[in-house]
Amino acid sequence: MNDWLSLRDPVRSIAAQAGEAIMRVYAEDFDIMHKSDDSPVTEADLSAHRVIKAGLQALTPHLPVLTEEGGLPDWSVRQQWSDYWLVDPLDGTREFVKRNGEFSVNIALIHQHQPVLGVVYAPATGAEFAGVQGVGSWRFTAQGAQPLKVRPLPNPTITLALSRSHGSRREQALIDALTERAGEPQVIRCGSALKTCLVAEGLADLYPRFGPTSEWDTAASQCVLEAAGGQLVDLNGQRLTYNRRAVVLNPSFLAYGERLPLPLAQLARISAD
Ligand SMILES: Nc1ncnc2c1ncn2[C@@H]1O[C@H](COP(=O)(O)O)[C@@H](OP(=O)(O)O)[C@H]1O
Ligand SMILES: [Mg+2]
Repeated sequence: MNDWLSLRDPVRSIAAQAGEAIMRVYAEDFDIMHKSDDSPVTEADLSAHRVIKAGLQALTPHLPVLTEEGGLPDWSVRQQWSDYWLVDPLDGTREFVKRNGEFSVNIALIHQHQPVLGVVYAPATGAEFAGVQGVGSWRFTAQGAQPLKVRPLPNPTITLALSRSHGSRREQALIDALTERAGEPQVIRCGSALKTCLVAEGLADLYPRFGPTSEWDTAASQCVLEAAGGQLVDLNGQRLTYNRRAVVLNPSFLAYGERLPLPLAQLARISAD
């Protein structure tokens, strides 16, 4: 029997501490730096990284911690890992910079290439989610832990969750195809892994991502979604897995609830166009 559930609340507490560090920066003026790939980074990303790395190392000293801001250990080292923490200290940095609240702390435990524990916490709004493989998925509110379950696909209206800052022209092709089949979909634009959590809590049906993301962007929310009955798959229908290759980029993917609203082959064609 694994011990993943016993790690859930300690990890929530580490995410909360990272959220406090982020919100201290959010409350003040902050500098925006740019990484080699030109993506923005702020003191909030870096201080959340430090809090999470120290917290996870104290919690499980034997497990490696891979965070977006911590540098990538050589593949010869990473490929030895069967269990490790995979962390995006501040997912949605562009939204943080725009001060629209749509950013999250993402912490996942990977076991044999699969996310088995995930915590996603949005410190600006207090939205907090966790999932444990084989156990369940929850949203935490003042009323306590509410179990999450994806919703049956509504007919005719479908709700899409889409990136606010990394849109793709393929999204419009998808909207057109859905409109033809089932009527015009509703669209919720939102930053960060919170989109996948919208599917997990039954407020959206599909989050299509036509374009690259990194493994730390998806792992925690994938666990929340899968434990709520949903799936996160590539355009071949294969579940996303982790630490299989030196490169940490994900393929395009579909995060969905009960089922896909269009055939996979049609979605793959839209993605390839
Ligand atoms: N070209 C690209 N390559 C890799 N990751 C990308 C990317 N464009 C966007 N992303 C990822 O998408 C995340 C933001 O997604 P969204 O637009 O849904 O909020 C970013 O997270 P960070 O903000 O942590 O850098 C970044 O990791
Ligand atoms: Mg990210």
